[in-house]
Amino acid sequence: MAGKKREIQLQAVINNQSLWDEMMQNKGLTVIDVYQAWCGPCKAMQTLFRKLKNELNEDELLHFAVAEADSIVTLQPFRDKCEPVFLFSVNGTIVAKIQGANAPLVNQKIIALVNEERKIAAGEMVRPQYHEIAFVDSDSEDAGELNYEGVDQIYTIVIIKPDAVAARKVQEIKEKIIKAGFVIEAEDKKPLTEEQVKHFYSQIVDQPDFEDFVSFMTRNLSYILVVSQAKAKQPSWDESEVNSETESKEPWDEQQEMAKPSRMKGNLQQYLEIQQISQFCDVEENITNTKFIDVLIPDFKKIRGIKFEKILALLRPALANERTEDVLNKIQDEGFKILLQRQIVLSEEEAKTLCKEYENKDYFGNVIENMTSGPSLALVLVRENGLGHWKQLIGPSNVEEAKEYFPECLCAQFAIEGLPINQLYGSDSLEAAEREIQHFFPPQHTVALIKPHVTQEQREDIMKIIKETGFDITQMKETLLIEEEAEKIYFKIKRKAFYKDVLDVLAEGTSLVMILTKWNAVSDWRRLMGPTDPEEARLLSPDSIRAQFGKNILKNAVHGASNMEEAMETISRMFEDFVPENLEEN
Ligand SMILES: Nc1ncnc2c1ncn2[C@@H]1O[C@H](COP(=O)(O)OP(=O)(O)OP(=O)(O)O)[C@@H](O)[C@H]1O
Repeated sequence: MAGKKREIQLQAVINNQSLWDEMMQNKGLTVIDVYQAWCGPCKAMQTLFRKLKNELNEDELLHFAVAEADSIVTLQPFRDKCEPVFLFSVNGTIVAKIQGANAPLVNQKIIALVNEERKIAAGEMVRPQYHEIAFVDSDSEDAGELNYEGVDQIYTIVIIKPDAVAARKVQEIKEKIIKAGFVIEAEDKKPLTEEQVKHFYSQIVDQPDFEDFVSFMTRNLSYILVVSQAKAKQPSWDESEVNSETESKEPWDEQQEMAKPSRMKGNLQQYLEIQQISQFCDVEENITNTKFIDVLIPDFKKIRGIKFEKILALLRPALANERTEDVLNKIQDEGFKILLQRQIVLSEEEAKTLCKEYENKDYFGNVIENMTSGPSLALVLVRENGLGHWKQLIGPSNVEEAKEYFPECLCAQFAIEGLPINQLYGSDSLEAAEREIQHFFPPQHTVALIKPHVTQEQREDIMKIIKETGFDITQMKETLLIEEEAEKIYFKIKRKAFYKDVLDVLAEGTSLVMILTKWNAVSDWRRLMGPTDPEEARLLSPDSIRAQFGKNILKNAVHGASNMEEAMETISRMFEDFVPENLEEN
């Protein structure tokens, strides 16, 4: 009897519009189970609600209700639903909707919203501006759009803050997040726009130093990660499995306990705190509405889950000498983008490392001799699932086997008479790829400047081109280049007649100064900029940045160091704390 009484008190029964309107006056969170007359409220979920009510112990902030869809005008859109719908009302605004008895998702949502209410009540955060969700039927929505709360994928956004990006903490943080069982669905390194900062940090917009914070975030590089949790088999939330009197035996709890040793479940913020890296990141968890993510990563829906992988590929000398063009066409036809390429005569040591798989063969000596006999062509290729695709494309290491079983593969197609080995090499793993790319294409730094006349939109376009060309924007700062600051960049033209005009153009507004990093960065950046005079650029190099964004010889959009010495000199003057990494003369 006592159990039954508790159950009645747990959820307010809302069976007409005026009771609904009254309920909307509740302070804090109200979780409403919207049900159909023919099936009644969700019994299984009541067990979860009771557990949360006990655990959270929040009579003022947390309320539960059941509402019959048919009897309330507001709930008309749910009349024909054949599964329960849970609505989450905060201070009278419906802020979320979950379709189906998805206990883990409902559990997470309640905990997150109650925690938010607690923080607001304690004055630790300001109430966010809620957007009432639409009561549309998610079955009739575009199936490709995951806009509403009916999805079972929950995302977390991690913003690695500019000071941590500058201190090169990104890799370490990413590795820790992956190790804990989270999946990086999308990532981007960029300065946030004002709109993005206000969107992500909506809870602190009223703080007095928020404007300074916006300026800091928009002038420096942040690293944005969208992560999800690797999916675990979720327990059924079947009433028959649940003993409501012995709450410690809940199946979901048990499964969570069992899952803990192999992967970190739940709160990423907590995990980052334990790892002592939370000070470098700001985290927003439990995001089920991808529109929130779209503001930060606009093409998120397109790139979600796609793994672009970089690998090192090599055409051995005999093939590089005879049929490079055919091979490159084939590689591109297979969807690979050639990011970098160079000819290189391998040393004996390099050849031995790359031909390790043949070291026990009697022809190993011949292979090494052949490998060092002339230039090989090294390539950095990128493609979705690049590693697996490349392995499949090149085929087995042995020519006979390739010809017999995989005649379409590159090993068979591009075999060289008298040589039993695959004429193409590819990295064996992503770790090997990173190592090999670093070895054959050692990174170089250059300095780049986007001039003041370039609009914000054009700046973003230029940065996109820079990234697509394979540059890493390693450091960035927005600054007004006047007097000594301008001289730090333009010291070599100080005595030219046009120096004063250059200074006048720079004084018109702030410039964006960047350190760009990639193999051959100095000359590749100059090539990407194009000729100094935009008129000439439009004629000779129409795809170049100056051709696209330059107005005249002074307002020619961008600047770059002319050589390695100038690049290093400028970097050390502009970015005093920057320590170059793996700097190679290439
Ligand atoms: N003849 C000129 N008349 C007016 N301005 C010029 C002239 N030549 C160069 N400039 C300006 O001075 C800047 C620096 O000149 P510099 O000779 O270093 O050009 P650059 O090496 O071709 O290009 P940058 O150094 O900008 O990458 C140029 O970007 C351009 O805006």
